[in-house]
Amino acid sequence: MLTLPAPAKLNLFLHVIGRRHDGYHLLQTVFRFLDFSDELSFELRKDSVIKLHMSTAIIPEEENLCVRAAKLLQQESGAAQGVDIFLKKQIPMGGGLGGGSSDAATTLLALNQLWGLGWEKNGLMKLGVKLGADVPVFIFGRSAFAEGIGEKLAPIELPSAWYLVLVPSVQISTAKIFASKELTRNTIPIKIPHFPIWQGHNDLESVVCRAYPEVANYLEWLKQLDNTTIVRMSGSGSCVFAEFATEIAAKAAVEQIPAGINGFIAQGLNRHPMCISMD
Ligand SMILES: C[C@@](CO)(OP(=O)(O)O)[C@H](O)COP(=O)(O)OP(=O)(O)OC[C@H]1O[C@@H](n2ccc(N)nc2=O)[C@H](O)[C@@H]1O
Ligand SMILES: Nc1ncnc2c1ncn2[C@@H]1O[C@H](COP(=O)(O)OP(=O)(O)O)[C@@H](O)[C@H]1O
Repeated sequence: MLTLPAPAKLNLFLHVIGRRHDGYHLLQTVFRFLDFSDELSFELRKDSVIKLHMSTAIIPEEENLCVRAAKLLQQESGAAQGVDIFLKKQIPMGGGLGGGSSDAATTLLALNQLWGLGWEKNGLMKLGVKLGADVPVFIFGRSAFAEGIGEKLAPIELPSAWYLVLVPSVQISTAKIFASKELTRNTIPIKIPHFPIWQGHNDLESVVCRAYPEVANYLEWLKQLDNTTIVRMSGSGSCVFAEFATEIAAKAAVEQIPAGINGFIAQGLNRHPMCISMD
């Protein structure tokens, strides 16, 4: 049995700078991993079946991104073996924290090893983007500045930071937010090496806040905290976060969360937790 983490990510900013002919949006974003993860275990099977095991079935098995990733890799590589996948979810779904994409990436990395395929990272990333625009960065394995639809990646080293993440009670469809008529799609492109992250913004934030007042209220609450360096929504929401330079400041903030609001603190990582075995 091989047990591996699938970490959450934050988009420290997310600028929409244009749109492709197929409707996908051109982005500029910074991805950062968190030490807050789902857990996946993999056990080889004697037959070619791919089977998912979860304590509570959140979505139909064949739609789960782990199963879709395993089937796609099996099909593209011609692997004859199957696998039992055991998934423990911790990352909120539809929260803009990339949990489904991270589960898919961990599945591709694990099966490349277990099935003895020997694919290079680049090949896995190209396969990954067919499952979702967010999948490649989890295979890339480093904090990154991303362009294109999120798949053109350049590594960056970010200063150490802790994050208070608030989890509104709504799940948000990424496709619906990108389809909004109100979305600003013409933010002026920036040159990342010289761009201070705190000056960035998330173009999806105002669209989400209008449709989901709970997200707007959570952001307002974070903005009144002391010692924050950034307060923003991640991806297409619903989660919002505040960045702190020290763990002490993040812990002081988490203690102030009003009853009934769900949140957690996590440390920002510059490397995917599987990175040591991936490089
Ligand atoms: C917004 C972001 C920011 O990191 O994260 P999430 O909020 O989903 O975590 C990503 O771009 C989401 O990536 P991912 O969740 O993998 O999206 P996909 O499954 O590829 O796309 C879902 C839908 O969103 C739209 N989409 C996605 C990415 C993109 N660059 N432009 C788009 O227009 C498309 O309509 C697509 O059909
Ligand atoms: N393993 C998975 N974990 C979470 N969501 C999944 C998974 N497989 C498929 N999905 C689908 O993908 C959608 C987006 O998932 P998720 O990655 O959690 O959110 P986001 O794209 O907002 O970061 C979910 O609403 C769900 O329908």
